[in-house]
Amino acid sequence: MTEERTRPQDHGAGEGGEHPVLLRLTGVSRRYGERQALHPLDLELAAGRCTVLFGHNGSGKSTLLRLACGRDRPTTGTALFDGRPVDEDDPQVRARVAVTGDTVAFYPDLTVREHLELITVAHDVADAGAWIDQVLADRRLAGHADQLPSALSSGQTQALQLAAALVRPRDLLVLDEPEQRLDPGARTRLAALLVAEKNDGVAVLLATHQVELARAVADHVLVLEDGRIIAEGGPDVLDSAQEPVAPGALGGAG
Ligand SMILES: Nc1ncnc2c1ncn2[C@@H]1O[C@H](COP(=O)(O)OP(=O)(O)OP(=O)(O)O)[C@@H](O)[C@H]1O
Repeated sequence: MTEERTRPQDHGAGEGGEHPVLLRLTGVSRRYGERQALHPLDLELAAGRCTVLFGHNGSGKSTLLRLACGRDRPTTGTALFDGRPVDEDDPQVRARVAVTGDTVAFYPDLTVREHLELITVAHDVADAGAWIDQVLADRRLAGHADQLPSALSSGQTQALQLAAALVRPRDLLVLDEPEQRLDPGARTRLAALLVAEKNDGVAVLLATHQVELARAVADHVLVLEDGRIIAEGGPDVLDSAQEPVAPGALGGAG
């Protein structure tokens, strides 16, 4: 399944058929008090490539994502985006790194469309109206454009979180379990979308519990357990990774 789409703006990542490294984590770890949430690890992610983080609840996926997008600072090591320390307060990082996760809050008195308009204004997107219409249609939200977030179902709320990342420019897209609460059709469209992102030269960092989604988009897989990498490699790594993962954690994959 393919998805007709273009990006609102292209910063040029992945041009020339190359895959330059955009994200480079070196020896990053994160400790919360006595809890070592993430042991030191290295990760490189290039334009047009997707790395999938896989592992049990509490294995460290979200912790790693927060370090990768500059929402949190590593206890040790360095996290660089295009050679700059990843810091969400850095306007250049903020302009190029789009994040969708589990903690997106919406304004209760702004409609779905108004949320997306706000984001396009903040990111100076040209022709935003047409672009927003396309993203709303792709995410099956066109019929809900004038509704408040409180009127959305949980799956539609998840779709809006994704839409919020898609109406803005990005060279790195960081997603924390975006498949949650999506129906099978929406999950299939999500997989197609992430493949399209890679084809556009976007670097994709995805934490997921869904094997099918991981297989569809991953170039590289990291399996985490208790904050350590226990397996790493191509999508085939998922074959052995499925065994120890509790069936309920796979999000109905299969
Ligand atoms: N702010 C925090 N303070 C203390 N401990 C934390 C904090 N955030 C995460 N942790 C701990 O770090 C470990 C890793 O958590 P993390 O959220 O990264 O796991 P995860 O793999 O994303 O899990 P899930 O699949 O449930 O989303 C867990 O043991 C968690 O309790």
